[in-house]
Amino acid sequence: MTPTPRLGLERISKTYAGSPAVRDVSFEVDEGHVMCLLGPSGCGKSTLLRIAAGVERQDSGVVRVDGRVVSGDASHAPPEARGIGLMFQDFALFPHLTVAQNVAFGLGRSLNGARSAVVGQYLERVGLSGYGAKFPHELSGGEQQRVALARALAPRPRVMLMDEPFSGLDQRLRDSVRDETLALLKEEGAAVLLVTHEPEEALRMADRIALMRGGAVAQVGAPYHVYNHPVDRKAAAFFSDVNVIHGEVRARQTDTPFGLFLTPGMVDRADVEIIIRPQHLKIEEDRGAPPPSTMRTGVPARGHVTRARFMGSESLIEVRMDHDGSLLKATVPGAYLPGAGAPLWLSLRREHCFVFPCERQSKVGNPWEDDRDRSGKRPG
Ligand SMILES: Nc1ncnc2c1ncn2[C@@H]1O[C@H](COP(=O)(O)OP(=O)(O)OP(=O)(O)O)[C@@H](O)[C@H]1O
Repeated sequence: MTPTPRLGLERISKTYAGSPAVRDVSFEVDEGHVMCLLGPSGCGKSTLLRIAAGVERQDSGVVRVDGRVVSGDASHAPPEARGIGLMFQDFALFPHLTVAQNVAFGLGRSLNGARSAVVGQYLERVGLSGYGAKFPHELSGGEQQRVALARALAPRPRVMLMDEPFSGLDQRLRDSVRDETLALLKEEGAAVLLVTHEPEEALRMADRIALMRGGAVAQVGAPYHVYNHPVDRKAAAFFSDVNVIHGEVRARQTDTPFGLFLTPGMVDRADVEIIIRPQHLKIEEDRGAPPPSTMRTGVPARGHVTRARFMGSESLIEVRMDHDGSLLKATVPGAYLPGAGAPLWLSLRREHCFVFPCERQSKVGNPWEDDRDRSGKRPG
């Protein structure tokens, strides 16, 4: 029997003054799992989180915690009756309360013996034993955030809702606080819904990512899946720079300077885009003759370096292609800095290419031979 999801959102919609902020969103989060709501500013992430928390009410749809309806047409439980923990960006510890009193806040205001023991236990878990008598202003940003985490965890919430909780921290502190937080939440078995606009954070923390756009979920899946099987060009481009190579369908295939791509199901003269991330371009130096074509990398095409930059763990090389003057970006591990103007051969690692209908269809109305949803197809 499949366990009941800790958090369930079913067909949630919300409109502000006639503008939809969330459109028909459904998903579930299981015990010990982290779901990241990822998307650009204004796509509806925080609204959805506030609806899950109960500080906002949806126009339609149902919110469930442990299978129990906490908000629907007929009922709407307040945040404190939902068994949820909240951690927001401005985690706002109470400045006039000590660390221990802050952590105890969710357990009842006064610190009796039993509560003190729980507070001590959670301060220890976040590595702040002995900090109970200090006031928030005596702590670093990272320490304050860990107190906020202890405060959110102490009531042992079934569901933890977090809105950009780490964005106030500098990069190095953020990595450690976020990893520690995640480990703790998993140990506690809480279902976590985490809002972020940073793809790296979502890839690093999530068991599943819901990629949002315009109030709706564009794609949902495990980080590996969402990264490697994007539903469209925008979904691919949300995680990294992408190169776009244009082509036109002829007899179910598309010819490009990098070789033929199979485009079954697409009508003649449809414009297509072949998308590839910079790390999946293969670079070879020009030694007079083109390198051989292979099944994996197709036909190499020549270009000239316009710029090479050292980025630390990798180098970024921009190449102006001879065939059409387009600019392609490639990254390679380590330091590789060919001079401007150097000729190079580029080829595409086929298994990492995505072929989509061109977003601005011009010549043909519908690129598909039938009307099934074929988005996210991989090339043959
Ligand atoms: N209380 C509100 N009143 C009116 N409009 C709102 C309200 N809250 C959100 N909106 C609008 O709803 C849309 C979604 O906003 P929301 O804050 O959920 O986006 P977001 O993805 O969390 O963005 P960000 O990453 O910038 O926080 C936006 O167009 C926003 O302007």
